[in-house]
Amino acid sequence: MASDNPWSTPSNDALLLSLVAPSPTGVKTIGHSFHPKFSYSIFGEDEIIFGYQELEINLRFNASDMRPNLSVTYSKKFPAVGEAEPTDIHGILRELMPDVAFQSKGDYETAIKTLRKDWTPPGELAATFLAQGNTFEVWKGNLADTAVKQLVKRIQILVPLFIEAGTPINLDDPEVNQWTVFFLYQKSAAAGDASSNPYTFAGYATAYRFFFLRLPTPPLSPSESDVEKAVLSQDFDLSRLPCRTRIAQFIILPPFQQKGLGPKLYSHIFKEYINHPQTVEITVEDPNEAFDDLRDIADLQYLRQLPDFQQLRINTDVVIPKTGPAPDNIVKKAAYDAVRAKAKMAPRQFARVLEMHLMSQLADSVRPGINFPEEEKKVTSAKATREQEHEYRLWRLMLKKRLYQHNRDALGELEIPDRIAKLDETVSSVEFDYARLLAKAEDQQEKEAAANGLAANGKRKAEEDAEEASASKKARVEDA
Ligand SMILES: CC(=O)SCCNC(=O)CCNC(=O)[C@H](O)C(C)(C)COP(=O)(O)OP(=O)(O)OC[C@H]1O[C@@H](n2cnc3c(N)ncnc32)[C@H](O)[C@@H]1OP(=O)(O)O
Repeated sequence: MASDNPWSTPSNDALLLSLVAPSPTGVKTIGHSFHPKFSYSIFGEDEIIFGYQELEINLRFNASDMRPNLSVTYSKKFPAVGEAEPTDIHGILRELMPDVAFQSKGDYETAIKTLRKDWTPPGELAATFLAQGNTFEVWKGNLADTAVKQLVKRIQILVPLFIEAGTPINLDDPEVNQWTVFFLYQKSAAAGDASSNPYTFAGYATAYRFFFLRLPTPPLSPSESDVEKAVLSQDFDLSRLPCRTRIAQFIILPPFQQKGLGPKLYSHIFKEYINHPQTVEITVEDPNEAFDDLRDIADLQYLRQLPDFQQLRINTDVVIPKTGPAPDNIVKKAAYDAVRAKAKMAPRQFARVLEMHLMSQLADSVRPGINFPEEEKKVTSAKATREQEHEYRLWRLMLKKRLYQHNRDALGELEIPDRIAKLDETVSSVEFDYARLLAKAEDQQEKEAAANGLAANGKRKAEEDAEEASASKKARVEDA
């Protein structure tokens, strides 16, 4: 927020973050430096720092082990007069950062220069992938591991700086072992410069394990009652109980955003928990819009690969009744439940992604698009058949029924005609959103394919160019 007061500086402008690495002349910055998105939870609702002119708060992180270093510079400091005192920048940041961040510049540079050259991120290597010609690694560890905890302590100031309403984890919590952390690192090829470490931190995500409480439905199976007895006698490993895994904080650093790395990290974490026998459901804590998009598209791509999911169809034999409740077998329920359980998705998320997929399968003549209805008619010249219309009406009814159930309380406060109009309006806006997401998914696949030198259909680009060239040659021959 701009201010006319010469002693006030917007905190998001003053704070500058960078990744650095040791260099023969001191330290060098890797990539570009970046400002935070938010700082209200640190410097106050107005995001203003009072009491300095030409203020710069540089927060540098050693790109590999993320050792932080704070440096605050300014041309003038306001002399404290009564209650009007300059903001205590160090005091405030001490609450959020480890002591090591407040070392002198000299000590910091010596420390990062003497970091072991064979340093690797904490935890275990969980995945390696290529993106845009670079190698990335995902390292996974439990927060009870001291090396994992140390790294999280250094980086979790990023949470309030980049996630709205995000709060750092309480690292002194006795149940800290319920957290798993996934670190994303770019790994440079065998160091040309043998003095530097090949790892550059690109982002991280955390996941929390909740015990999955199932109502005891007697009689308990012998194994369940054994577990219960063992839990009561406290000699049972709690990590073996069924749980819900919730992705809580997810950050890709600005220099690494918009490269498809977020979706890759998310998909990796998702697959980890698909293969984790105790996890019954994978959820996300307070996702923002950008994360919702990322997750919808990644979940859609994941589900579309499952043969059982591909089998889920709109049952066009269903007759739409003139009155009474909407039918609940538009998609066969048993098959639906089985795929959802296998995909470990929360009910609403699974319903959304399936609706999106089924919408993409509708005929062009009825499928909602991202154009306004009038323009839509112009682009879809084919006239819909009765069957196509029927299938679309069933799809819309299924969506409407879920939205009604989800918003039952709010809709219940409206008169019936208003309720119908509101519900129709909501259905249309969800259709639009699905069309947007489907277009985005396609776009993302094309970008991904281009980055990998593949055409969107999975063929090597060179192969496709060759086919195109030979096809155009043939065309010329036929013309002659
Ligand atoms: C549970 C929670 O924590 S919610 C909070 C989520 N975290 C945050 O908001 C913190 C700050 N933001 C971030 O960390 C990141 O921006 C995230 C996690 C939201 C998204 O991660 P990213 O890696 O940037 O995702 P992605 O690369 O898909 O970026 C999205 C854009 O890049 C495009 N893109 C995707 N893949 C590629 C690619 N291979 N090449 C080029 N562009 C690509 C997408 O089409 C998309 O473009 P659009 O936004 O214009 O439609």
